[in-house]
Amino acid sequence: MSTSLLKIQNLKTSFRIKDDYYAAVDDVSLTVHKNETLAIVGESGSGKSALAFSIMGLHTRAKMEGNIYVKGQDIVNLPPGKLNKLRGNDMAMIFQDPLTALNPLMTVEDQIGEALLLHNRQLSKQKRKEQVVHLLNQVGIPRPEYTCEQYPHQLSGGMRQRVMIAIAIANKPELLIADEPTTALDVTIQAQILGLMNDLKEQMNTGVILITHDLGVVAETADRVAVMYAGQIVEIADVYTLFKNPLHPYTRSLLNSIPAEDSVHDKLHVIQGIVPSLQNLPRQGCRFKARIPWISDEAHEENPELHEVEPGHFVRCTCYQQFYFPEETIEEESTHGTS
Ligand SMILES: Nc1ncnc2c1ncn2[C@@H]1O[C@H](COP(=O)(O)OP(=O)(O)OP(=O)(O)O)[C@@H](O)[C@H]1O
Repeated sequence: MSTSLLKIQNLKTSFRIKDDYYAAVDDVSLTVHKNETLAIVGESGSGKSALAFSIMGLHTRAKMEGNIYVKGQDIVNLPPGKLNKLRGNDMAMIFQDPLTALNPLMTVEDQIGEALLLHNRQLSKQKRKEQVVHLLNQVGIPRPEYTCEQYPHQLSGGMRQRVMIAIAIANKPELLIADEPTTALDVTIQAQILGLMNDLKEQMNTGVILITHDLGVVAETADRVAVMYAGQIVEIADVYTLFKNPLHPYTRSLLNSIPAEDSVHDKLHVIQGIVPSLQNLPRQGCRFKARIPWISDEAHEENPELHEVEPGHFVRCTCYQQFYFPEETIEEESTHGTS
C-alpha cells in the first residue's frame, strides 16, 4: 500500500509581471510519504517558498499548471472553500517569522482556539481550553495555563515558534510544511524546535516538508533532500546519498562551500553568481550553465530532465558527468579543525 501523502506532478507556478507570466516553479515533481521529512534546499530566489505556497494554495494571483495530489485529490485550482477545509485538517504550514504570522491582538489561547474552531464549530469553550492546554504541553511550553493568557509580544522567539507549531498541529494535519522555521532563532532553541518537529512527525506519522538554507539542519533532520535551482529540482535523493555522492554541479557547489569540521585545510569552492531574477531566468537548456562557463556546451542537454542515476537518486542535465571545480573557484583556505 502506498503511503504517499503528497504527490506533485509537473507543477508550474507562474506570476504575472507586466504583461507576461513567468514561472517561479517549473516542472516540479515530487512525493512526500508518511513519517518522512523532505528537505527543500536552494539559494534565495530558487523557488522554495513559491513551491510551498503552491502546495498550500496560498497564491491568490498566480497561474498554476500540473497536479498536486493530497491524499489522492488534485488540489490545483480547487475552489477556495474546499481548499480551506484541506488546510489545517490535512495540511498546515509553519512560517519563518512567527511574529508576523501571529495576531498581535489575540491571546495564545484565542489563536490556537480559533484554529480548532475553524475545523470543529461545535467545540465548547471548556473543551477548547483543554485542547489548547494539551497542545501547549505537546509543544513543550512549561506553564501552558499561564501562556494561554499571554499575547505574542510577551513571548520569546522560541516560545512564539512553539505556539505557531501548536496552531499548525491543532487539527492533526498529515502534511506539515515548515518554511525556514528556525531561521530567526538562536542555535540552542533551533535544535529544540527541530527536535520537537521530529518527535511530532514520529508520534503523528506526519509527512514534513522542511524548507531551509541550512545544510546542517538538513543533515540532521531530513530523510530525503530536493535541491532547487531557478524554479526546478536539479537533484533529489535520500539524505545519506546526497551528502555522500552529490552529483549536480549546483549541489556540489552548495556542499563544497561549507567547511568540514574535521579537516585542517579546507578548500572552499565557491561558484560565483546568484539565481537570476524571474524575468531573466533562462527558459531553454540547462539553467545552471551560465554559472559554470568552463564546462563545454556539449556537456549540457538541450532539454534537461531528471534522470534516475541510481535507485531514488535523480539528477537534472548530463553536465554533472563532466563537471569539476577549477582552481579559481577556491575562495579561501581555512585552518580550523582539531589536529
Ligand atoms: N508573488 C510574486 N510575484 C512575482 N514574483 C514572485 C512572487 N513570489 C515570488 N516571486 C519570485 O519568484 C522567485 C522565487 O521566489 P521564492 O520566494 O519562492 O524563492 P525562495 O527560494 O523561497 O527564496 P528565499 O529563500 O529568499 O525565501 C523569485 O525570483 C521571486 O522574486
